[in-house]
Amino acid sequence: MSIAAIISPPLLRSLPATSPSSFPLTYSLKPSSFSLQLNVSPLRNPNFQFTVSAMSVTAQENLSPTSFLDNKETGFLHFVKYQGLGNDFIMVNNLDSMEPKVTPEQAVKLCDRNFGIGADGVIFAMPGCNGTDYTMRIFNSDGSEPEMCGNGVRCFAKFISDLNNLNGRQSFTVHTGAGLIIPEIQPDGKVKVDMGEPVLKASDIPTKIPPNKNESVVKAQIEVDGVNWNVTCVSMGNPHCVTFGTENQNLVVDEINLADIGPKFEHHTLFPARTNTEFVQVFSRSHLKMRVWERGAGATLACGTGACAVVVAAILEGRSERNCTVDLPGGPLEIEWREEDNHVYMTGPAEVVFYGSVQL
Ligand SMILES: N[C@@H](CCC[C@H](N)C(=O)O)C(=O)O
Repeated sequence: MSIAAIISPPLLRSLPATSPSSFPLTYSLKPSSFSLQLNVSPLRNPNFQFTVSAMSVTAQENLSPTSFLDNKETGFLHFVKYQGLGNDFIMVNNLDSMEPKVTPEQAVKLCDRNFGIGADGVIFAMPGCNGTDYTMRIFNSDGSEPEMCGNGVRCFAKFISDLNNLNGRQSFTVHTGAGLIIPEIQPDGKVKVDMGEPVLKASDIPTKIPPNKNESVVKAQIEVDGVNWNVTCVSMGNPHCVTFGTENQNLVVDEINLADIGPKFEHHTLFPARTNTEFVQVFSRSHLKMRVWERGAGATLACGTGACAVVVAAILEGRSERNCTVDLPGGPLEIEWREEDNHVYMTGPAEVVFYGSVQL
C-alpha cells in the first residue's frame, strides 16, 4: 500500500514532545480511544509530504510511549527528529548495539534536505561504556564522524528522557569522542551541559599554526583567501577556529559571505583534521553574536561546541567575561567558562520536530 499524506507544520508541532508513540491524527478518528499510526517514507521538506507505506490502527490503551520506536519491521529505520536552535538531527535508538544502524553513506542520503529527511547529522543513542550511562555517536551530513556535538547532546538528553518516559530534572553521563559529557535537563525544559575542559594546545586541536601563547594559538594571524585573519584556536573535543576579524577590521557578521569563505577555512592546510569556523561580533563583554561554518555540515543555524569555543576565545583575547549570551542564527545559548573547574557549561533548548520511518 502506498498513499500520500500532507502534514502541516502546525500539526507536526502539535506532536506530544514527550511521547513519540502516537500520532496526532488520532483526533480525526471516530472512537477517540483509537490511534492511527503511520509509517512514512520518504519524507520530503519543505512541504512536509510523506508517502505512507504502512498504516495501522491501535487501541490507545495498548500504546506505550516508546511503541513507535519499538517498531521492528526490517528494512525500515524508525527515527525521531530533534532540533536545538535549528541545528537538527535524526536521532536513532541504537541502545541494543554498539554498531550504528546507519552507515555514513546512508547518513548522507537521510540528511539530504531534498531527497531525504533533512538534517545536519544523524545521532546514535548507544549503550554506555567506561561506566557511563550512554554513548553518543554522530555522523555529519557529509558522512564524516565528529568527536562531539553540543546541540546534539542536548537533543540526546531529551531523546533519552523521552525513550524512558522520564519527567522533570534528570542528568546522564554520556561517553563521546570528546570524553565524558554530562547533560542535565532543567525544570524549565532547557538542557544544561557540562562540556568539559577546552583543549588549547595547538597540536591537540589540531592546528599547524605556530603556537604564540604558551602552547596555544591566541589572536594569531593566518592568510585565508588573500586576507589576513586574526584567529584563536580551541578544541571542545572537535576543532574550532574563532575569528573576531581581520588585521584591519572587526567583523559585522551579517556581512560575511559564509558559503564563500567557510570552506576556505574548513579545508585550509593549517587544519589537518579540517575545522569548524566561527565568525564573531562583540556587542558587550557578556553578549556576542556568531555565525558558523561547520566542518562536514556547512552553514548551520547553531553550533553548541562552537559557541563554547567562541566564549573561551573571547576570554583568551580579553574581550569578554566568563558568562556570556551567544546569539546564533537559530537563537541564543548561555555559555559559562567556570574558573573553579576550568569546565565550559552550555545551556539551551532541544525539542522534538517529528518522527517517522524511512526505508533504508
Ligand atoms: N553542530 C554541532 C557540531 C557538530 C560537529 C561538527 N560539524 C564537527 O565536525 O566538528 C554542535 O552543536 O556542536
